[in-house]
Amino acid sequence: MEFLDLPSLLSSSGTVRLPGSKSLSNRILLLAALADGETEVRDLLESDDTARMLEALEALGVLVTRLGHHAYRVKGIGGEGAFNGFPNKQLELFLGNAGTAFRPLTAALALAGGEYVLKGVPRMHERPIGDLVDGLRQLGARIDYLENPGFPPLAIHAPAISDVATVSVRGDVSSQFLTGLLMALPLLDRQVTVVVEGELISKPYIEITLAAMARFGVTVQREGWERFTVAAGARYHSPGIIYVEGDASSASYFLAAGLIGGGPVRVEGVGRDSVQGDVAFAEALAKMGARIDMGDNWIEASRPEGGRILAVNMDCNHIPDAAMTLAVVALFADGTTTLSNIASWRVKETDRIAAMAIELRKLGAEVEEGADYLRVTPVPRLQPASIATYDDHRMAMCFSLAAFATPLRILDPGCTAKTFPDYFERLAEVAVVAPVIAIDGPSASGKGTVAARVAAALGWDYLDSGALYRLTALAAQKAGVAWDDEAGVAALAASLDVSFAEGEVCLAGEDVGDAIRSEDISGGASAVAALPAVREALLFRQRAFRVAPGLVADGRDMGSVVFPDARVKVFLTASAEVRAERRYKQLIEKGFSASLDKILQELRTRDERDSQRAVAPLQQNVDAQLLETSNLTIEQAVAQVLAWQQACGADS
Ligand SMILES: Nc1ncnc2c1ncn2[C@@H]1O[C@H](COP(=O)(O)OP(=O)(O)OP(=O)(O)O)[C@@H](O)[C@H]1O
Ligand SMILES: Nc1ccn([C@H]2C[C@H](O)[C@@H](COP(=O)(O)O)O2)c(=O)n1
Repeated sequence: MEFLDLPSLLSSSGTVRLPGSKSLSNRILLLAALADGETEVRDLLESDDTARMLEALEALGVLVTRLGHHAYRVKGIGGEGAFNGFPNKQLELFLGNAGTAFRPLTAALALAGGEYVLKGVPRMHERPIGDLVDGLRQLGARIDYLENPGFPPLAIHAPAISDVATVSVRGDVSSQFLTGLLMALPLLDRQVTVVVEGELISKPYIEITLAAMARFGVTVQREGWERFTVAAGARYHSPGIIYVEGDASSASYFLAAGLIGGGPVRVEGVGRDSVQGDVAFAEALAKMGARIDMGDNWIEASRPEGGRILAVNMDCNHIPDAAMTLAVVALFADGTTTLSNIASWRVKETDRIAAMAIELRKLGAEVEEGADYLRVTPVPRLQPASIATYDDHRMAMCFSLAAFATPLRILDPGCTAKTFPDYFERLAEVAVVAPVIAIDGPSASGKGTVAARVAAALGWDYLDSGALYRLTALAAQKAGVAWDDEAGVAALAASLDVSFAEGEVCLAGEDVGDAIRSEDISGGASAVAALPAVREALLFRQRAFRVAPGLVADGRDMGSVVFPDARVKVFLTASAEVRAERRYKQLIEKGFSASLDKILQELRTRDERDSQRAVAPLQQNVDAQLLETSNLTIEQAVAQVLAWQQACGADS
């Protein structure tokens, strides 16, 4: 599976231009298609969900022209006289996992006339749609469930429109049912009132629907949140040019980054004038300690000097999507945070309450999960983890914020394409990562000694990556697994129980600092290091050492593979004879017997294998500085690395 390793993030600041709002994009596309005249839609979100809507409209015979720079021209099918439906009247449509396409299209096609089959990905077929179908049937729609009653896929037939003036729809599962119904009602050309049964959830999304319909000339009469009336003669008219606001839910990740990482982080594309309810996320974040500034078209978040992140008890019914971000902010709070009234999470792209609980626990947090709430208690130190994303864009995006506390692996990061294809690139623009100095070089060159001293001088962490290969070789030997058994050794590497503390290197609790330095294990380490599956298994473990305030790492592929974005890369070497002598002295000082000739011969063999292997071979890369230490003291070598670090203009 694809993954993205996020290093520890130190701080945040900068500005992000938001992609267009998903909710607005898909509503506007459908309304433009149903309207009379041509509509130029600007700043449209380009993502999987909008691609599904665009494909569907084009398949239905709507003329859509791509103008470039997120602009599209849509030739509406509305006009004078009775609505005649879409040009193509018999079609099977695949709508992926796009709820904002599936629900409104179901309603529009059910009343438009024609024979349609609507399908999606397996998860879409688990997301309820029965309440919308029930509402539409009251109007005369003829819809069959092709698999399970109440769920897609659907077969839609030409309707036998009834003359009822009032229909009811449940509002307590998804607000998209009411949205779909309201958007389709102007196709009927008579007055219809929709009565909402149960407490309407996610009301701000209905505000978005009403605002979008109003831009296309249809005003819905609203009595509280219970009754909505579309008048006879209501018709969609193109507004000519329409701009899509930036996505307020996507803004939540950057605003949260502003609070957690200090900020200020500014998002452009939404602001005080936004029609999207998720701008209320900014208020929620303020309750957690953020300083929020807002303009007509921008919002900025930062953490006041010395400010803490505060735990909250919050009803999140009005911001269901953005509230996922709060669950991750809760990891940084000063106590237990409870997010309530979020039952709708269970029927989203995945069961988000369950998924959140599982993944937050992987980081070490204490989590209580209820039918409609989530309670998160943070721990002082989060642990590195591989975060599963459940094909849910918001899981990937909100969990990226945990990188302000620990290195992380995000599985299937491409799932953000649903709403924000270049999310991680934008995040990288406003987040400062923990710096790395990568020191690679051959055996016994002195890179470990130099790296450890540079780390101590800077107050950074130190990673001896060779020790991990040595520990793997020792673990294999102890377990009776041959060093050339790639799958067997890789499995051991993946679950290696090691700890490095106060100069001790422990394997399963036993100090093996000397054992892993024996010539036997040195040979074994070189052998297992040539196995691709072993290198893969140790990759995240090595990256997880990259924590604040910085890391000095030594090995063979620190600068080329493990930390390719390292700030300083050094290739530290010495002649084979000098290295053999250094190793010889080292062994004698530790009380081991040793032969200089044998050490030289073994060093050469190991150099040969480390530099000739297919994966991550030992070599000086073009972007690494050469540090030839044959005639340098340790102090001189350390001073040179520190000078290079300083020359980068870096003091942290
Ligand atoms: N510039 C130097 N001059 C003299 N001795 C050095 C110098 N650099 C390192 N040494 C000594 O060389 C020995 C080997 O160094 P070290 O263990 O750091 O090498 P290494 O490259 O990390 O080895 P390996 O990766 O094979 O474990 C140590 O005893 C160290 O003190
Ligand atoms: N990043 C690394 C680190 C080490 N190895 C291999 C090379 C050596 O043969 C063995 C032991 O390393 P050392 O302790 O001598 O630095 O592990 C590697 O391939 N990649």
